[in-house]
Amino acid sequence: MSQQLSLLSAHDPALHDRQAMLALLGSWQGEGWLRVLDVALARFCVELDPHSPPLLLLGAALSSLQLGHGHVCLDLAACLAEPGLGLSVNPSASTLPPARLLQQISLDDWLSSLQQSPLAGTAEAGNSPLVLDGQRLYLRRYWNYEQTVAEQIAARLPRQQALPATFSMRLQELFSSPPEQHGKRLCDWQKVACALAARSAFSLITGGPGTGKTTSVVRLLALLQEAALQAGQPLRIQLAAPTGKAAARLSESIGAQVAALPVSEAVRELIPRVVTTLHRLLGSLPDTRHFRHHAGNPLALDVLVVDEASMIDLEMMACLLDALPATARLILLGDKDQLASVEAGALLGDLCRDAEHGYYAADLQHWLEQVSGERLDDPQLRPGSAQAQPLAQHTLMLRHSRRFAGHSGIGQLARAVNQGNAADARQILASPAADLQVLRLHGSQQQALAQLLLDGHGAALGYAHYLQVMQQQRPSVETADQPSAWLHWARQVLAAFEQFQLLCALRQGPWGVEGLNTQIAAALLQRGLLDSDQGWYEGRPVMVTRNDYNLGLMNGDIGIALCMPDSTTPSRQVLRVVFPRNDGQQGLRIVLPSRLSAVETVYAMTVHKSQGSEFAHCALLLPDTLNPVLTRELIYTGITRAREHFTLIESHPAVFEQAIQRRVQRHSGLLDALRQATAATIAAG
Ligand SMILES: Nc1ncnc2c1ncn2[C@@H]1O[C@H](COP(=O)(O)OP(=O)(O)OP(=O)(O)O)[C@@H](O)[C@H]1O
Repeated sequence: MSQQLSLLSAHDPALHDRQAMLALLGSWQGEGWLRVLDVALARFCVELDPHSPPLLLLGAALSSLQLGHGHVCLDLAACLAEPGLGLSVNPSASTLPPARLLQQISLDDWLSSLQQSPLAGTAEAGNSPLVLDGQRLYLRRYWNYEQTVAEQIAARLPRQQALPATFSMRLQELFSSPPEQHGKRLCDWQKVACALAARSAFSLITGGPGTGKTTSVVRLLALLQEAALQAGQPLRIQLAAPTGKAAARLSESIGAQVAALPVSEAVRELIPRVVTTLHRLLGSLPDTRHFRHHAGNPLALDVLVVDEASMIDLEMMACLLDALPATARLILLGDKDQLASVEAGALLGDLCRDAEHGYYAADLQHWLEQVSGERLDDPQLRPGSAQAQPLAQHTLMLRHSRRFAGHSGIGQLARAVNQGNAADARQILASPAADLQVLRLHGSQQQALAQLLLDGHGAALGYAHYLQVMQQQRPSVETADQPSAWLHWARQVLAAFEQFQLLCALRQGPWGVEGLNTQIAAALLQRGLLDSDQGWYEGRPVMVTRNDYNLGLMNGDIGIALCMPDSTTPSRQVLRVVFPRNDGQQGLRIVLPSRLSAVETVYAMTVHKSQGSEFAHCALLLPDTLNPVLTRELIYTGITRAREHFTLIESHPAVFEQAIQRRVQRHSGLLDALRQATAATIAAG
């Protein structure tokens, strides 16, 4: 710290001398403000151009840092205006070292330093490592991704799709039970979504949990396939999700919905029930960032539906759009209010920015009302136009949850949190609701916490449940040569484990995943539900942390270690880790523990990792002090993972309220790029 202060106090030589800037960046790395990677990029810039101005080096290091925080670029103006927010560091840290340097830099000076350097090329020119686009500084690769996404979406927006003459009639038939509240008929937004998506080559359907995203899209696919089949040209449809877990969940719900569709068997047969992961769809190539499918080898499909789109990062979206044939439709489903992807970008949030207010052009609104027979008179809607809000004409927000209707505590709590209404959220938690519970820890109340985590409360289960299923339903030794009995048991244990999940905001510290995992395993051991809590033991639940293509396991897949008969010598019991295959057919993958190199115990899971999953009972544990990761989106995502019961565990009540007031902010230029790309598409006719 003292070295760093001296560097700054001597009239900031870092601002005029590149070696001093490198030394300063090095000291920030020492302080933990920058990563090795960030400083290495600044050094690389000096290697490429020994005359690099100090402000370019600063820009390079901070652009790289921003990527680590999920931003696509460094927004120079935002960073200078409010270094704490602009750089995503803890706003309560008043002694932010970069702030003292940044307050001595003017935006004009920074821009002119960057403009003079060959390393920060303008948008179109060359292959410089950095791109300066207006007041945003990018690493070129990410600027390229953003441009690809913007151009590909802009190219699809004007392509209106022809609809069969019977479309409106079939729509009424498929959506025959509109939502109601207190006996009053509500607008059937699902029907409107279906109409909007049917006429577009690109559409976005957003909505909270249980608002009917899947239902709408299954019915849409039925209508499209029915018409295509009548025309003698069935559509090649694919369904995908960003993670194996999300794909498995969607496969399950789509399977049931397709089976119930009031359409002919021939149409039903041509609607896929298995959802694949985006990595599998694109064909991951091990150890590279590249995929088998790309612009030169596009996917063979006519319609692609991607669910849980909030989890798609910018790079994946660029690769996906690149591989999508120009003629194919793309329908993105997701909840815009959930946490953004772990990697850089906040695509769904960015793309759905206008969703609440609709901003439909008058002629589109008229068409939607005519075709759907619904009146779009929601007070939140605002008039718009295709010129001013081109993307809004392809976006629809579903507004009524079928799962969390009226009196549901989880639904009300999620809504209050989403609206940033902390007082209401607290009141909802305080009022008696069968599906909500608060556990307030005073000091170290290990016993109350352990009891909740092991036994749950009332009908809400805890972790003891899956271990009881494991012990009580284990097949007898006489069935050692009957694999089906053991596979059935393994499926039951996996299903029982999904009944409850503890979510943490943090990874480290006493309130983090790592500490809680140790504590829970110890408590289960003490209760006699486990034989060991060290190394590999029967009952250990693990999550895969890195894709393993050889084993067919993807990051986020969850398995449980179980003693099973050895396949070659059934009389011998061996420890294996059993994973669901996520193939929609209840298949299992059985793996030797020693082959799993990247797994971690998963009694506790971060909220980030829980995206795309749902649990009957979900408990969210908040730390006792505010932390940069604690935001409204994190709390909302945690609450909406719960299907039937939600428990909030807190040791300092104000943290919940404070977190709700803070939003995830991710800098990107996607909407500007989209605006430019749309204007260019229109100009090109
Ligand atoms: N129009 C409808 N008529 C009858 N039931 C419906 C309708 N829409 C949705 N549901 C039911 O509500 C539940 C949630 O619907 P769905 O799974 O389509 O919502 P979702 O938005 O995709 O949910 P998730 O948040 O899990 O992704 C399901 O049980 C579904 O069968």
